[in-house]
Amino acid sequence: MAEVTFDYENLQGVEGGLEDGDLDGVRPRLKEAVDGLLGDPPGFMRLPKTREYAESSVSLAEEIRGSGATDFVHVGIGGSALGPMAVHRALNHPYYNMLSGEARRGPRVHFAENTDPATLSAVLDVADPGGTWVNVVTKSGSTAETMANFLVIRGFLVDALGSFGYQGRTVATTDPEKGFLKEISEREDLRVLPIPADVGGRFSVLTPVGLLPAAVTGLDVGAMLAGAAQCVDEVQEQGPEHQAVVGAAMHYLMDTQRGRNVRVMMPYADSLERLAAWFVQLWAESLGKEGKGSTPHGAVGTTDQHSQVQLYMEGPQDKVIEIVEVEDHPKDLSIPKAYEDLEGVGYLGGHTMAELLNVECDATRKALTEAGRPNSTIKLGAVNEENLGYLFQALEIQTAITGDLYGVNAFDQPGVEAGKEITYKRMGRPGH
Ligand SMILES: O=P(O)(O)OC[C@H]1O[C@](O)(CO)[C@@H](O)[C@@H]1O
Repeated sequence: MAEVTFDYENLQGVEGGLEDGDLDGVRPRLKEAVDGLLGDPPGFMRLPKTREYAESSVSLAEEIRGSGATDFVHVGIGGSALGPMAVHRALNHPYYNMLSGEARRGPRVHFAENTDPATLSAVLDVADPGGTWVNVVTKSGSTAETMANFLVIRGFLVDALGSFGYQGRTVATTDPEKGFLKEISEREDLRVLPIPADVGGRFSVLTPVGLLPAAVTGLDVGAMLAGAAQCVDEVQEQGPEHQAVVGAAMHYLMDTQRGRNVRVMMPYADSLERLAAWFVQLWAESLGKEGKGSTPHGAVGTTDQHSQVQLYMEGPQDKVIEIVEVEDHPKDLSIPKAYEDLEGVGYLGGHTMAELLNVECDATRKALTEAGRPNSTIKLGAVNEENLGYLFQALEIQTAITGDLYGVNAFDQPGVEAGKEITYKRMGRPGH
């Protein structure tokens, strides 16, 4: 069973927070939104119970691992990269690529996301062309950043291995029905994994977009799907009372009724820093439309206590701070007793690092609450596949429902087109 809870107590009981009547006012619309989501479910709602994507991803991952692969380069951007990066950072060793032998459960993993040549050159500096696999991931099949990164890596592999060698080590993860990457995969007989047509990039972490890279590093993708399925079952049973759904109303009201249009996600675990980055795209691209939406921001506790908490405590009253707390950290270290005669240092000895982290988490929450700074908490029993799967699904559901409350389409992103168009013109793409 996944252990994930959402706690909104400090959005209601505090100065500047919500009052009971606020939530009551939005309940009928919330019910309508959940009924709509369950009655005519968008593609992402069926992913947790779809076995075929996990099966094809795991079987290809086994082939990749069995081939003695040294490097796996995941090429993609936005929704085609942020989910896989969040999973990798959350569940694999922080220095995964530096581990050797059994300690590393698969090839080294590299993400080619931005078009910064320094990053891609660095990947090519360390990847062994003799053992490199490339997974090019794009739903549309023609995102400029992704295709540019892919073309460079393709050249690197063709030079080292010849066309045949390159083809045998390349996976195209894309819309199976259309797009230029589909065409390339047919021309070059590449392995293909599908991104279903009805699942947009930022909702696609539980398709092969997220499942293949997770399986390549030996993670339990079945457990990730089971956690997400638990969330769907709960929403079906509890409807508008479900914790993630209630959160949609809370965040919507904090913005529209209380003028708090910044939502800060602040995990107290380094491993969840990329989860916040994944969430930022989900919330921003889904809701920022027609002059509506709130601005998502990622922070990390305790690190950002020493950078941003001053602003959260005493700056403009425009934020909701959402703490992500982890009960059981995967590792802990005892702090040795030393310097016991020095009161500013000696008190730490005998405690543990995880204890300090969680005490600071609680202390920040209390300080924010006492200062009239509304905050909420997402609590994970542990950072594991099941809880992460639950959380992905819960935040996607929350975002879709919040879109409904705002009256915007949470599944498109028309605002990104103008910049793309100018780029195409300047780079000489025919027809633009
Ligand atoms: O998977 P694709 O089609 O390459 O798109 C990548 C990203 O670009 C966007 O279309 C625009 O930023 C996102 O919605 C998407 O996740």
